[in-house]
Amino acid sequence: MRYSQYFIPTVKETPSDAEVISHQLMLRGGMIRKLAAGVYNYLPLGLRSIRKVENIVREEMNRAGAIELLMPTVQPAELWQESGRWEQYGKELLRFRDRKDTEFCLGPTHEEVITDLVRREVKSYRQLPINLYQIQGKFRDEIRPRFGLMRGREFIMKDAYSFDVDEKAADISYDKMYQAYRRIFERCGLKFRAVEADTGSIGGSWSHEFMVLAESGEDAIVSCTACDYAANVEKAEARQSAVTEHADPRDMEKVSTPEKKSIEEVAAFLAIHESSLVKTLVLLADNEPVVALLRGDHELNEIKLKNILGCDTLEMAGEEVVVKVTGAPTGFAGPVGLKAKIIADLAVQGMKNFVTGANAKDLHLKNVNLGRDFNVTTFADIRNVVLGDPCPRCESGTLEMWRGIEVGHVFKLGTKYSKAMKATYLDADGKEQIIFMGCYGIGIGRTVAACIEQNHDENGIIFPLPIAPFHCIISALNMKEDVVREASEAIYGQLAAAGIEVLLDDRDERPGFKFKDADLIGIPMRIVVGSKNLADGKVELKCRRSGEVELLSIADAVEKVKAAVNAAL
Ligand SMILES: O=C(C[C@@H]1CCCCN1)Cn1cnc2cc(Cl)c(F)cc2c1=O
Ligand SMILES: [Mg+2]
Repeated sequence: MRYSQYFIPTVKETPSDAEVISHQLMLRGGMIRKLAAGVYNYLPLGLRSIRKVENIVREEMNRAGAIELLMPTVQPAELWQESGRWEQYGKELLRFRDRKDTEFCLGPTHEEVITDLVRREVKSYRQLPINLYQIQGKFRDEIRPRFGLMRGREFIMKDAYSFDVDEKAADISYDKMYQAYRRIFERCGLKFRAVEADTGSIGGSWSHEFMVLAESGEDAIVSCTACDYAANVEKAEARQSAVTEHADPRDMEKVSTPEKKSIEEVAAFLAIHESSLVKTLVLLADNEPVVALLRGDHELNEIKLKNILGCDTLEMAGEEVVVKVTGAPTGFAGPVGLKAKIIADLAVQGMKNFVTGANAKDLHLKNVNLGRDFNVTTFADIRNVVLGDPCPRCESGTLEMWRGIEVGHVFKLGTKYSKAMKATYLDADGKEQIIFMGCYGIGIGRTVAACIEQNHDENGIIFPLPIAPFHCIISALNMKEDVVREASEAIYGQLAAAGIEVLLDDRDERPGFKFKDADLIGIPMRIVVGSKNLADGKVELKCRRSGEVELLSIADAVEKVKAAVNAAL
């Protein structure tokens, strides 16, 4: 490909509305252009990377025995009404009517469509297991699309769905996908972790997210220093701290804490550590008040609490509810004398003589003790784990914290959709059985963006070779000079003949301008062809990642590029 005849509209300045580096570099590198909020054009360079990720995904899905098909983007409302999700989702599900006034939605995911297809076509256990997948555009009307392809409204997803005779077989399908995902992200050259994850709204029993490690990641994950346990903080288990304070219960007493509301303020005012306080939070679970107790230095994990309560909605109560439930303004709530349902975190169980709100303005209580002064409805793990917590799976490890970008998510779905939509099969005895499902997603565009988040420097992108738009760029310093033009064409021809994806920068631009573009778009290898070095029969080969520069003969440079590409693919 010749740069002068291609379409790579690079931009020098950083766009103001791009907050994360991958968004900035994909705009500046001429890879994407916004059409509307969260809706992007994939320009030629961006599309080449997108297609490379898709092809790696496709190869590994096929290797795992999955079969590719393509479902429509437009989905009839009636399927979603059958599964019960038409009412479950709000404005994120983009709905519309056709000319006959029939209701449709733009597909955000395809459980209903694939289950409808399978219930019509699969009748016997002999047709199972089957794993069907597609690589296709999805639409989710996010309230705040941002970060470029990281959180778009229209995006390309690989979504796969497995169908099995029973849970045991479904576990095998799940594991095949889990292993395929590991191969996919390894082949993309990414540093990632598979972490235990909450299944969220999709239902199902178990799931893993594949996280690309990057400081800009929206997700917080933990991993154990000693074993291979890793989990999204939303799900990571806080093992009950065996520590129980062995202090004799002292008499409870009121203590004036004028205008001291937050844990920090009360702890400082009373000159005690936050872990000697119990914070009392008032929430509404399906609009019913519920009180959560946590040690002062711990944070509530609302997903854990929601899963324990089994409620549909859970949110922090407003001031008026706090006053109604506790009799005091926010900041002075405590468990003593409360009539509400109290869920206490496991860490509260071992606490003695602690401080809590007195359910009265400007008042707290000291030397409060469980059992004597109040009772708890349920003890449960409802807190976020913190750095250094003991690993819940092994005896010696502790938890480390990372930021991650979710690029894949695999779910054990069980029978949620097959039951609702009657997707069954006849077993060997002719008995009708419900199909067990799994579903498996990868964000294609998000994988490219996450790769850039993890692979860049101050000059631009540093693409891992497997998903780079091109393998090598030839920066010809002056194509008007015969020697430079002939050498550049020769190198281009030899590399292209060897199947190397090479971009020849033949533009009539100054060397520095070409070098900046080459660094910005992140092509892994660059060959500089200039008359000075050519006089010695040399060209310059630069590795984008290491910055290493070598003066080599044309033959050696070509061989080195070929070797590097063959080693990386
Ligand atoms: O999509 C999944 C689960 C898996 C992920 C992998 C591929 C198959 N689906 C979860 N999810 C996320 N956002 C959604 C947004 C809307 Cl508007 C919706 F209607 C449904 C969903 C929804 O179901
Ligand atoms: Mg997910």
